Amino acid sequence: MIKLDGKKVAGALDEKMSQRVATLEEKGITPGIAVVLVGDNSASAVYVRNKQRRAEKLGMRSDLIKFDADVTEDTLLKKIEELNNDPAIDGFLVQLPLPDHIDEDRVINAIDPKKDVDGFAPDNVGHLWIGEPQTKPATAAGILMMLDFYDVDLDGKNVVIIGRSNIVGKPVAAMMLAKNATVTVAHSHTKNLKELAKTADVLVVAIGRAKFVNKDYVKDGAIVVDVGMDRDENGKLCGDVDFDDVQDTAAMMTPVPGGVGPMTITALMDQVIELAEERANG
Ligand SMILES: Nc1nc(=O)c2c([nH]1)NC[C@@H]1CN(c3ccc(C(=O)N[C@@H](CCC(=O)O)C(=O)O)cc3)C=[N+]21
Repeated sequence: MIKLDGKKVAGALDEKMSQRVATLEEKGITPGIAVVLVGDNSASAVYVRNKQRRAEKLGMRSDLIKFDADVTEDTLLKKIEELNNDPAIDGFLVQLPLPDHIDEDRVINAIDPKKDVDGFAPDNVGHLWIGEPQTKPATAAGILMMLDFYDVDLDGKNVVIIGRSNIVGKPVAAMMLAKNATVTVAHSHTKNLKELAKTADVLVVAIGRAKFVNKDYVKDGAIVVDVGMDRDENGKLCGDVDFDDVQDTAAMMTPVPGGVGPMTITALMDQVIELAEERANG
């Protein structure tokens, strides 16, 4: 089994990205990202910490804007308006999930689509599905970057994605479809999930349940991509896939941590640098 080593790939791609940042710096431009965090969610906290670290490594500006869980929707919307109009910020995102008293759709709709580095705004979702992407959701983009790095050709492959979220499942489906894969999106109402998953040449798992997928779900020689950020019975970070159980069945597989997570951040930073390059070129 070949381990799809997101940490290694991210490290390799960082070099080129640092160069792009240096080139922008010569033109007096620092790529700037802002992250809005409301309350405390453990997956978000890991993400925020690693993003700050990577931005620093690449020489980018990264602002963290923190609100308590009881912040009003109005306060949040005002901050978004500010970020929409801040010329030093090329892109920003609001960490999800948001507390229940805040209307997530309203918040996402308030973000200027041009600065929507998450690619969650309806405009960008539309662009993605018609095959003319603008900003792309970072996790999906990171997965595609990683598979590309390992020369995985998706053309004609049977892909099964378990999970239909707007953040992961749907954008992965759109992007793999654009690579000519045959894509099936499974979810909690799917019948005979094990049998279906076993038809997959590429199995993408994004359901948020610790070690849910074992070798009964995996075809011999399949490629398994684990998007989970869960905690096991000992509170240790783990994925949606039981790595130890699946490792002798899969041909290639991402670990957690060190798989999709670092690639998500690579894709996000790549997006921000690209927006800064657009700013530099007027
Ligand atoms: N608007 C929004 N967009 C998101 O993309 C988004 C979000 N909200 N909310 C939270 C989730 C979670 N997420 C992670 C990304 C990378 C790691 C990551 O760096 N993982 C490391 C963890 C390593 C360590 O333990 O520090 C790894 O997998 O190796 C974690 C979590 C993005 N999300």
